[in-house]
Amino acid sequence: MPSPEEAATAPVEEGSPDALLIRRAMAEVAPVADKVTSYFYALLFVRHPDLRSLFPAAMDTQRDRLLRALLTAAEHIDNKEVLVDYLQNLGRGHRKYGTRAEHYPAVGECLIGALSKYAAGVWNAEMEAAWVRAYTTISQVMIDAAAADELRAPAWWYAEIVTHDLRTPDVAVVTVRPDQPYPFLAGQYTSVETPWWPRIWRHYSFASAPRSDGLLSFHVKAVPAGWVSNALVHRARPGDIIRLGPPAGSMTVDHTTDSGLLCLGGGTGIAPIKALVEDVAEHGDRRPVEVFYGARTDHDLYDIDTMLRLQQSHPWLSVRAIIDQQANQQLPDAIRAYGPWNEFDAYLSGPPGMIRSGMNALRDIGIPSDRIRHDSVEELVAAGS
Ligand SMILES: NC(=O)C1=CN([C@@H]2O[C@H](COP(=O)(O)OP(=O)(O)OC[C@H]3O[C@@H](n4cnc5c(N)ncnc54)[C@H](O)[C@@H]3O)[C@@H](O)[C@H]2O)C=CC1
Repeated sequence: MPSPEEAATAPVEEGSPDALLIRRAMAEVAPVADKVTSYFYALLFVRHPDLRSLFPAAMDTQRDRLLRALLTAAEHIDNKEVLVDYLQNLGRGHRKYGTRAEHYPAVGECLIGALSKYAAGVWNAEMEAAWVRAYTTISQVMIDAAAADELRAPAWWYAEIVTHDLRTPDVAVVTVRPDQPYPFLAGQYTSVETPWWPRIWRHYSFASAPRSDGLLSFHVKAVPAGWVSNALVHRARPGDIIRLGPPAGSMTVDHTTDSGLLCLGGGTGIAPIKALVEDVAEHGDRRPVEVFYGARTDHDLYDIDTMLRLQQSHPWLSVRAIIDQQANQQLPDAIRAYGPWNEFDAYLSGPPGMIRSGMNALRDIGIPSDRIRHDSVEELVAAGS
């Protein structure tokens, strides 16, 4: 028990008793996160060898994605609204891996096995009960979301590459035809698996609003050590078949308002911005849309012609290219010179560093955070490769 003086000065930890116990265990394992991860997967595959085939052959790049997602969820156990959304997506997204309801207890048992070993210093029956309760809630939301999704959508889609357009030595625009209708909203993303790296999935934003011919397109940049992106840029050809997971993401246009859209697209981050512009055009909203398209050099502005063509057809659209080398500044700094932006909703798409500094720049110029949309930075870190 802290003394009254200690209690008065110690920072008050907020949260339910379970959340506090969960966070205490997480703090304990944080310095040895790598070991927890290795041990968790070792336990899972030794105790349940049948689950091994649901994961990629080489586990190095994404081995901690499942564990990280579960820990993120546990950490936010008190924030029911955000948590349920996140977990429903996660549950739906797990259908493409072949995950079934009966797999969840095995994962839970190994999660608790790994945590109790590495948080041994603070672990007790009460803490274990808190984790069991949290995991039960988490897995039930995921299982229910997957079951509901099963009634209305396939676990994955096959899609044939119909065009492959190499725009720069390392950026390709890839257009695919899904084998079944693929409903999504402009601004969303999906996960892609190539035939060359089975069970390795990467996220890519749709580069067009839904089209009447049902085709989907993606802008892919081959990044160092990026297996999926290198395969899509340098190996994929028309006729190849890839797999797509379900659509996800909330960087979509709110058609119930007529506020302007301030859009920042960095590098291939221009892809969903182009989709948003097409979406506004289709709705005939005629609301102002101001696009800032950032690139390192003018050679990297691989989609500027498309964007300028859109600008020519739509008087409400303005497109500005910001080239780091010429402007001597990065994309988020450029918006400060324009505006005012108080009647605008902001959309950020690009590398994680750009999203972070973009958020700061937008807040500085007075756009409240609930009017700023972007994909989750954690997802993006895993997305590019
Ligand atoms: N939905 C989304 O948010 C999407 C995100 N992406 C991500 O966008 C990235 C694109 O990569 P590249 O084309 O190589 O872009 P890049 O690294 O060449 O950057 C493009 C531009 O973004 C700005 N920028 C980059 N880092 C910044 C930082 N730390 N602070 C401020 N501004 C910064 C600069 O103006 C730069 O020219 C990938 O990481 C990809 O995963 C791609 C598509 C969609």
